[in-house]
Amino acid sequence: MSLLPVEEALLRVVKGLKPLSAETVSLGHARDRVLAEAVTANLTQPPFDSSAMDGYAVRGADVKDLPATLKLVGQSAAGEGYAATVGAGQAVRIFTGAPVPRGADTVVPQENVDAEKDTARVTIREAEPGRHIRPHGQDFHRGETVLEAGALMGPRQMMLAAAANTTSLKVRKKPIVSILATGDELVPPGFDPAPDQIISSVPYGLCALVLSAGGEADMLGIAEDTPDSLSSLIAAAADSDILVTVGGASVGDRDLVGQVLQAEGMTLDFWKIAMRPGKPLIFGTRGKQRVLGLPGNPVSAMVCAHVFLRPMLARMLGLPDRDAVRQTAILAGPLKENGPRQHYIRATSKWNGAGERLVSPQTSQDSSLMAAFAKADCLIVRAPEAPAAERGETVSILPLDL
Ligand SMILES: Nc1nc2c(c(=O)[nH]1)N[C@H]1C(S)=C(S)[C@@H](COP(=O)(O)OP(=O)(O)OC[C@H]3O[C@@H](n4cnc5c(N)ncnc54)[C@H](O)[C@@H]3O)O[C@H]1N2
Ligand code: MOO
Repeated sequence: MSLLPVEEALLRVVKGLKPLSAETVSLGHARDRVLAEAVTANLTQPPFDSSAMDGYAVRGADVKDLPATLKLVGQSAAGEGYAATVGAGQAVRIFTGAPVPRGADTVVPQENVDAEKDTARVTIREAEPGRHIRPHGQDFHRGETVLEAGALMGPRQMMLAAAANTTSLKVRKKPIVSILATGDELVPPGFDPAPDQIISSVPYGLCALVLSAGGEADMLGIAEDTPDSLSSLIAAAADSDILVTVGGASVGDRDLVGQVLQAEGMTLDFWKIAMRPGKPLIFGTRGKQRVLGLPGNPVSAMVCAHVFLRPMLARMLGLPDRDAVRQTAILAGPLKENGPRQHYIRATSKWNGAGERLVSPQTSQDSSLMAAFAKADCLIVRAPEAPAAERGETVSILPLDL
């Protein structure tokens, strides 16, 4: 039986997903949110012609012939301008960011001036009139769209929204992702595990991934490998946008997750795909909810989350899918020919003097190895049946750091 290709699975997983509705947040809470509505400037920036230098505001005509000795008549500081008009033969001491007084059309940097108590002697011509003045509105004008709907509010966008004197913004609601670990062997971090128990680590990785991709995580805890335990926790996630389960996806006697999800109303779309790691991935829908049943091996679960969950969240936020733009790197070591499943090979990167990314596959690709996975910074994406590749060849990669 040939397995579903990853590209086809990805199309099915994001099919029909639309940006969520909007909510209003204060500027202080807008960081990393996605704009649902454009931001319009509430004022003009700069609000006046502003000096770009510490120096002297003069009339250009007065400094045509040098040296020129001008009468120092006052000062314009940021926050406290010079109220009068600069007349012929006059200069006003001015500081960076201060309003250029009426009458002046040029700022001469102080390095070019010998100043006495009452005079400013301009000795060096720097440039034509108008120099070192930032005109009113040079950055943006009141009423102008400064940020488009769909923009991600990173540091630069936060600064601009603040500069535009915005106090609240309409942003996309965060997709809520419920995360359910499954397995009788699991105990939460902080417990002293019995000899046959292990710590449930995957939900912590998934939670971090969800948060950094702009979602909200709802940690449901650990379900035992019984239909009752699974059912009750799956039912608790009824209102979330996405339900993610971890483990119990394979073919073992205790791998009940797929069955119980269906009993709880999930319509199965696919189970098992041509992917390595991650073959036993389950996907289905439950009303408006999307359900991802991730394999339990920690690396498999996280690789599936990078490949499928991130694009789902991007769709729900109205963001472009960053991973759709394939990045490439240069192989620092050889790779064997690939088998029938798309292989996501954990790798570490170095950059050479030319700025090229050189990627070294890790020695062991076992999907249980969390320590090695934490050292990897990208996945080399190998198409099914790709031929052996030599050092120096260009390969597709999926960066792991968000
Ligand atoms: N006969 C076959 N056996 C297996 C197959 C197969 O096709 N035929 N597939 C293998 C592959 S590939 C994977 S991946 C695993 C996935 O199995 P499950 O999804 O059923 O996962 P579990 O058996 O529940 O767990 C696997 C492994 O991961 C550990 N685990 C589970 N949950 C967590 C957690 N929350 N935190 C940390 N570690 C977790 C679990 O203890 C197991 O060690 O199946 C293969 N077998
Ligand atoms: O495909 Mo499993 O997900 O290799 O470990």
